[in-house]
Amino acid sequence: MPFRARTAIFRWSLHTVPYRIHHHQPHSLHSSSSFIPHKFTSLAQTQVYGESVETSDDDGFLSWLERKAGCRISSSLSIGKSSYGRSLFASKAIKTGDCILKVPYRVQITADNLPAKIKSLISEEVANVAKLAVLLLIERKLGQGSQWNPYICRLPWQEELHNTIFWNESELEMIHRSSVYWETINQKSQMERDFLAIRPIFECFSQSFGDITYKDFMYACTLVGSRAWGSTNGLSLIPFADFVNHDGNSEAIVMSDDDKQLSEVISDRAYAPGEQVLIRYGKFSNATLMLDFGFTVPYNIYDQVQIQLDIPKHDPLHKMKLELMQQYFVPSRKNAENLEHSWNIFTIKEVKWPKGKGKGLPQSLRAFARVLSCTNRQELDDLVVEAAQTDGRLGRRPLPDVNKEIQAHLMLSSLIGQLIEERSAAIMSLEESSNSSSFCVRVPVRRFMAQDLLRGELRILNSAFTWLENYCLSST
Ligand SMILES: C[S@@+](CC[C@H](N)C(=O)[O-])C[C@H]1O[C@@H](n2cnc3c(N)ncnc32)[C@H](O)[C@@H]1O
Repeated sequence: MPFRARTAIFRWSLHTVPYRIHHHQPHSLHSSSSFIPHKFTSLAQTQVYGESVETSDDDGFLSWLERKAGCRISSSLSIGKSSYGRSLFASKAIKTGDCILKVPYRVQITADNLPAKIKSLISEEVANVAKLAVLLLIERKLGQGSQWNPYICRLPWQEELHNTIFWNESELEMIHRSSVYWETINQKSQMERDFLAIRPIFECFSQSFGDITYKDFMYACTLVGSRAWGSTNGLSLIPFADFVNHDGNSEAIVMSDDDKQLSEVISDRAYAPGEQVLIRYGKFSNATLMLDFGFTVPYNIYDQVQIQLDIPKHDPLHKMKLELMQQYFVPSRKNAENLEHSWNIFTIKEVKWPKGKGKGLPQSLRAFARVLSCTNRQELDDLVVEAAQTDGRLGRRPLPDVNKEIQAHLMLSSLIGQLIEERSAAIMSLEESSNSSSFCVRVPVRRFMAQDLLRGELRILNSAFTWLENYCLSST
């Protein structure tokens, strides 16, 4: 499941672990540390262990898929609805270590299922997500005539999706302080490019498939991004497995076994009958969850913040610093994909031990601040000499002049302080607007997501600020 970028990384890429048993990661285009209680809808509910599970014609889905696969897929799960949409529930007691579902590759949907005449027309440059989206659109158009119809007709409608790509301008304004804002813009541009590459094919087959619009394509890409997994089998939609919802604290993940040609989930805990079964899609921050999956969690241990540092234009050493930064601050490969200036963008995570134990702020960010704080050529030359004499990296050691070292870190805390103020103001304005009523269900949902995102970012910035304060104090 996937799309993504900081101020821009477009993640149509897969996150696959190359073992014999592959951990699937939802092809990324939320969970709290405390378990979130799930609400259930009211249709045909049965009381089981104090929780209510909706039973519906979804029961017929599993038997349809098992007939198609020619084998048992799950004897311990049933489909129902929770506040997270369609969900899987324990239909009997599940023990830790039980295999709760096995979906053979032959009933998974990959771009290989595209009709040959269409596949041959799609350029290699088109992302796999987009190829799979084309397949979904074709199957949807076929309606009852599609061999995948029981699956396709159970996928959520566009109106149910809250991925930021569907947010209007005023909704996006709520998160314009966060890198998700730019990631959303980038994701849209990438999708537009893919649509332009694919449109001529839709036009060729318009008699069979009718008119397919950019909006249809966006919707299909988002479905794929939020529910396909990457493995050696390619990017695959895994019917039934993709009805399971996410808990960032769960240790259960979708894995694939190439020898047995199937994907499976092993339970990481015991479940009583009727309990919703959850897995972890990945170690995703709220930024990723809202961009690629259309939801957030109130407290996300994987949250992070992107910080951009610039060399002031008026700095007399601007040119020399720029050259050094470009030479020494090589962006990670992941960032390099899309960020034009990614050498000056840093990711910070929550600093767990603000008083100094464990990891503090990223070394690369602190090194960058040390370079920025240099006020003459000699200081910069000294850093270059030191890099050559040590591990080749610039500014990794504290500056010999303690005052300069403190100054570099004060500069960082001033920047972070500013980001804290911006986030705090944005959160306050969201809290104020949450008192105004809305006729539309969508708006409060998205406002909650924006609040989760910004509160998580604020928590991280505060931890970084405290760490910097302690560092400066202990250096004096
Ligand atoms: C792989 S699908 C899971 C099945 C989905 N609920 C459905 O109705 O088909 C992923 C989607 O489920 C929803 N979802 C999963 N985990 C969630 C959670 N912890 N909180 C809110 N929504 C969640 C999001 O809409 C997400 O994009």
